[in-house]
Amino acid sequence: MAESRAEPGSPPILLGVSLKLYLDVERTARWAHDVAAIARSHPAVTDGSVELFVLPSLPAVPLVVQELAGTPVRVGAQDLHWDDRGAYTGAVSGQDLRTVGCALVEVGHAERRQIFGETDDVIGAKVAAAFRNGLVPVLCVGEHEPGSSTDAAHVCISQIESALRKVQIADAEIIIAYEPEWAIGQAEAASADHVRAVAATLADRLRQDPRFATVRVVYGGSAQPGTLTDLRGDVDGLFLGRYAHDPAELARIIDEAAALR
Ligand SMILES: O=C[C@H](O)COP(=O)(O)O
Repeated sequence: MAESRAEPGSPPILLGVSLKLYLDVERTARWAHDVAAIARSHPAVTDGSVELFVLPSLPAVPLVVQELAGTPVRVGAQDLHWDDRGAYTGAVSGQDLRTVGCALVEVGHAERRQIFGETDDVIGAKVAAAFRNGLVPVLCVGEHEPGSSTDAAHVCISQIESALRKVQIADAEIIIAYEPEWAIGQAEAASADHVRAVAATLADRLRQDPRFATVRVVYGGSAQPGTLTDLRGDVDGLFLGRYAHDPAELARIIDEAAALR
């Protein structure tokens, strides 16, 4: 299984990729093969200063785990069910995700909230299921409409408090993906000033709680080459979508992250 190589006291820049439902299994396997080659050869990845995780569609998870074996890249899933077993046709157990090699699981993406009607209660139960199964939650939060960074942070903090209210684990690893809904699937990311202000407020709020002292906040929403540089290191990393479909673009973003360290 892949393992993280982050050095204590020197936090890596975290780059996550969700493939959503964009790539079929065959193309996902080729993509993972290329990403594995990058991960094995890029000094910033091999020395742990840039940390990668990838979230393929569910049927591709075992192939991606296989492709990335022996690299530091962690693999996860895009969703899980709140119970591990039972009469839940079509649902996916966190226990099974762990068994097939997942280290993380995404919870609460805007598309899950909007298209699949997931409520804050459902998201909270899924975060609990992630922790119960030793999966690092990648908790997605974000405001619906463009507006002030103060209002956006308020919405996100409410989503975070609801999602984490049942978590009892001290110093748990958790990744918050700040994704303004209006910036997802666009040509450009949200403005750096907006993201910086919201991410700083979220990090401050979370670090007041000893349970979440090591939380990391990454930005997602049309993130692409240039976004991390624009943010000048004021987030812990990026959560990438379409702009990581080309492994060469992902390599460019890793180069940027390495230059910021
Ligand atoms: O999960 C990833 C985010 O929703 C960003 O996707 P995007 O970069 O394709 O907008």
